[in-house]
Amino acid sequence: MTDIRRVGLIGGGVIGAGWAARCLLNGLDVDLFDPDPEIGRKMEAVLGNARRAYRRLFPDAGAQEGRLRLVSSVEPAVEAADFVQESLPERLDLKQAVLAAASRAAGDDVIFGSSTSGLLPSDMQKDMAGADRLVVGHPFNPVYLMPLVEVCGGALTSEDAKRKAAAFYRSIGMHPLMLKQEIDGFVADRLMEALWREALWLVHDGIATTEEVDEAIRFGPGLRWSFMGTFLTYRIAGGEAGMRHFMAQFGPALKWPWTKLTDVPELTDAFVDRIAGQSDDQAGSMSIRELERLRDNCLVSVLSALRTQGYGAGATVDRHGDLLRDRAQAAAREGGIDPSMPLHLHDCRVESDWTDHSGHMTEGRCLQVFGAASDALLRHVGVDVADSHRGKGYRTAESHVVTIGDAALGEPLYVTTQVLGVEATRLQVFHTLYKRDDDTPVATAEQMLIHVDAGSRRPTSADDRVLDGLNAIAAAQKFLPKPAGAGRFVGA
Ligand SMILES: NC(=O)C1=CN([C@@H]2O[C@H](COP(=O)(O)OP(=O)(O)OC[C@H]3O[C@@H](n4cnc5c(N)ncnc54)[C@H](O)[C@@H]3O)[C@@H](O)[C@H]2O)C=CC1
Ligand SMILES: C[N+](C)(C)CC(=O)CC(=O)[O-]
Repeated sequence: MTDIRRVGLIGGGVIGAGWAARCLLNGLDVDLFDPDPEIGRKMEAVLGNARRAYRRLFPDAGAQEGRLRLVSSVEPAVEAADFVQESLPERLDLKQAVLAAASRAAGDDVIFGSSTSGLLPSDMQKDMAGADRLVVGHPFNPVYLMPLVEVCGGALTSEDAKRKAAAFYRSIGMHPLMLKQEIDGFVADRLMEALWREALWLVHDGIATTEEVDEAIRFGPGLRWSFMGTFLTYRIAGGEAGMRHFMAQFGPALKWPWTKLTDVPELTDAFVDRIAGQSDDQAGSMSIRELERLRDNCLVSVLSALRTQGYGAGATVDRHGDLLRDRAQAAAREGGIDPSMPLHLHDCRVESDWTDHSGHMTEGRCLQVFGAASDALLRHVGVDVADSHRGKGYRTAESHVVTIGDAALGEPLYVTTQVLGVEATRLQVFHTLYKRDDDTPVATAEQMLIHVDAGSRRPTSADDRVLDGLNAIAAAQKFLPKPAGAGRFVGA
C-alpha cells in the first residue's frame, strides 16, 4: 500500500486515458488536464472498454471507482495530487516546459512519472523545481491491463523517487522493471523496435504483407514470448545441453545475411501508403474501439490463463486480484453489512456483449451474475473460491431464474442475497438483481449449491468455519419474510 489517493494526469490521449482508467479502477481519484475539446467523450469511451476488461480480469474487485475530474489547465491537475504522471506528445521541448510549470504548482514531495517511450529523463528534468523527483515510468498500451512499467531515473533523479514511484506502480497492479542506467528507448522499446525495423524491411522488399508478418508472430513466437520471453525460450531450445549449446549452434547465424537490423527503410510516401493500405485491409471493417475490445478480450484471456499458473505476468495479476478482492471485502465490512438484511455483496454493470438484439441484458448473463453473487457470498464467509474450483467446493446444482424487468447496456446493477437454508453439504440461497439507480428489481434466482469433492465427485461436508459463517447469516436473516418467488416452480 502507498498513501497515494489522488493522481494528477497531464495528457489524456491513448496513454493518459489508459493511466486514468487504471487509477480510477483501483479506487484512486484522478485530476486530468488535456486541451483536446473531445477529451470527455474520448475518456468515457476508453473507460467503458477498461471497465469491461478489468471486471473480467478481476471479477472479485468490487465496483468501487475513483472520481475523475477534468480540469482546464496544468496547475489544477497537479495542485492536490499525491503523484503526477505526464503523458504529453513525444516532444522534448513541450515535456520540458510543461514539467517545469507543473513542478512549481505541485507539492514539493510529489513524485513525477513520465510516460515517454524513449526520451531521456536527464533531458526532461532540467528545468523542474525539485528535479530529483522525476522518473520515467514507461507503460505499455493498454495501460489498464499491461503490467509492465519501465522505471528509469535521470542524472538528477534520487533513489528515493525511483523507489516511491515503483511502490506506487506496484500498488496499482503493475510490474516495475527498474533500469540500472539511463538509455534511449529503455529495454522493451529497443527490443520491439528491432523487430519492427525488420518487419518494415520484409514489407518493403515485398517478401511479406503486414498481415503475414503479424501471422508469423501471433501463431508462433509471440505465444512463447508472452510467458517466457526470449532467453528462457532459447534455453529450452538448446535441449538438455541448454544455453551454451544453443549459443554454439545458432550464434554463428547472427553473422549470416538474415537481417538488416542496423538499417531502416526510407519512409517514402509510397511506402507509408503501402503499409497503411495493407493495415486497413487487415483490420477490415473493425473500428479502433472494436479492435481495442478484441485486443482486451485476448489479453484478459492470456493473463487469466497465466494467473492459473501463478507465473510471469500471471503472478502479478494474481497478487493484485487478491489485493483488490480483500479491499472490496474490507470496504463491504466497513460499510457495515447488516447480516439480518439481504446481503449486498456483488455489483456489476451491463457490458456490451451482455445484451441481445433489443439491447437488453440476456437471461444467460443474468445467470452469470447470480453465479458471481453466490461466489461473493462464499468469499464473504471465507471460502477461497478459485481454490475450491480445483478441490472441494460448492457447485450450483439447481437454479430457478425469474425475469422481472429489463436492464439496458451500461446500466449499473447490484445483487442482494438471502440465505434460505444451510446443511452440511447443501446451501440454498435467493438472489435479487436490482438496478442501482432506482432499486427496481430486474430478476431473481433461487439456487441450490452442493458442496462436492472434485476428486470423488460426491457431496462432502463443507468446513466447520464456512458452515458457522453461513449459519450465522441464516440465523440473522430468519426474521426476514420468505422472498415472494422462493419455492416457485415453472408454471406456478
Ligand atoms: N501510444 C503508445 O503506444 C505509447 C505511448 N507512450 C508515450 O506516452 C506519451 C503520450 O503518447 P500518446 O498517448 O500515444 O499520445 P496521444 O497523441 O494519443 O496523446 C497526447 C495527448 O496530449 C494532449 N496534449 C497536447 N498538449 C498538451 C498540453 N500542453 N497539456 C496537456 N495535454 C496536452 C493531446 O491533446 C493528446 O490528447 C508519449 O510520451 C509517448 O511516447 C508510451 C507507451 C506507449
Ligand atoms: C510504439 N511505442 C514506442 C510508442 C510503443 C511503446 O512505447 C510501448 C508499447 O505500448 O508498445
